[in-house]
Amino acid sequence: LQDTEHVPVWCMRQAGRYLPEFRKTREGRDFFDTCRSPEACCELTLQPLRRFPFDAAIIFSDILVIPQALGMNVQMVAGKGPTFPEPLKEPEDLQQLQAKVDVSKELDYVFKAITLTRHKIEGKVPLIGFSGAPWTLMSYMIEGGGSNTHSKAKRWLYRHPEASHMLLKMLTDVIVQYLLGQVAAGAQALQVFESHAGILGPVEFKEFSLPYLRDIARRVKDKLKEAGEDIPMIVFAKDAHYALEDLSQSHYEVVGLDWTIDPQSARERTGGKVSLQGNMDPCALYAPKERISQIVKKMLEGFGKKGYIANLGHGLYPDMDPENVGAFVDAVHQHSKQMGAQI
Ligand SMILES: Cc1c2[nH]c(c1CCC(=O)O)Cc1[nH]c(c(CCC(=O)O)c1C)Cc1[nH]c(c(CCC(=O)O)c1C)Cc1[nH]c(c(CCC(=O)O)c1C)C2
Repeated sequence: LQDTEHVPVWCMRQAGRYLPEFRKTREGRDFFDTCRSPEACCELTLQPLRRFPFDAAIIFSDILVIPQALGMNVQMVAGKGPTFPEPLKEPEDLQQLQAKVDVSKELDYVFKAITLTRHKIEGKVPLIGFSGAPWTLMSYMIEGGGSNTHSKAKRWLYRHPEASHMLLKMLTDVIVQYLLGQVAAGAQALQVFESHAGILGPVEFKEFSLPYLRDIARRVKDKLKEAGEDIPMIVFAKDAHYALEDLSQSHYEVVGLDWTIDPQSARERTGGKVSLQGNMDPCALYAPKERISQIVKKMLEGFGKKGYIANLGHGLYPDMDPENVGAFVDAVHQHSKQMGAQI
């Protein structure tokens, strides 16, 4: 990553319901219909940039567009979140999935949204594309929605390991095509969300998540390299602190961190092999602005200025005060400028 005067900062879910203008644009429209409108996605992506001096944009979309592309029905139910009326129950249900997905056709609307947004940003900040990681998507496809225990999906790992690998492989192939399509459409960095890593232990993570995360980065990078291209890739495996060493050697330039790891030990454990991103507890945004500023200062001192992207340890919540988000961004810029040059 390049040296910058201040530490770059963006927030997961920076386009979201905490912004009144987001709620207004989304009003009365189905969530996935919104995702299928390039104009709406572009508008929602740009909204947080009009308010705050973020250093990156992330395309408005959702990780669950991939299960949809595989032929599954996914609804966003108000007050409940994503819901699959017919989740996968047993390995034979895999036969109902689309074996050969034409990503350029099925997910064309995301690519259009990226191209439109990239033009509208006019080079002011880079545009990040993203995908859910295989295990996280698999867990939604089996659970049929959010879950505390993920026990239905984990049951597959223990009872049907072969079918699990088949599904994970199928998802990986689609994700690789999807991410390459996003780069071709104009994405300038890619983040892979393994949001449900924390529900796995180190052994299961090594078998059912890590190999696929690695495969995705390696295949995307190899393909880009053939065309003389290269873009930074970020892996965010939430609550996978047990895997930090492995994640720092997985072909990703950046490892995103949740707030359960302290910055200094994350630096030590990743040994300068990668840049780090994160990791303020989103709930710290409920604190008064002065307190946010202190927390940010400490976080910056822990990570150091070099090879660091400031962010939260997970997404913003809908009841957060936009003013405090602004205070977070300003604190990152201000404190990091004052820190001066650092090794
Ligand atoms: C704003 C939003 C999104 N998705 C959902 C919402 C809220 C609903 C609404 O607006 O109506 C439903 C929406 N979509 C999902 C959920 C989580 C449900 C659950 O509890 O399991 C909800 C409420 C599933 C989802 N979707 C996503 C993840 C991975 C990140 C994470 O760990 O939070 C996950 C797990 C990715 C995602 N989703 C979204 C983005 C946009 C870009 C940005 O960050 O600004 C991104 C990157 C957009």
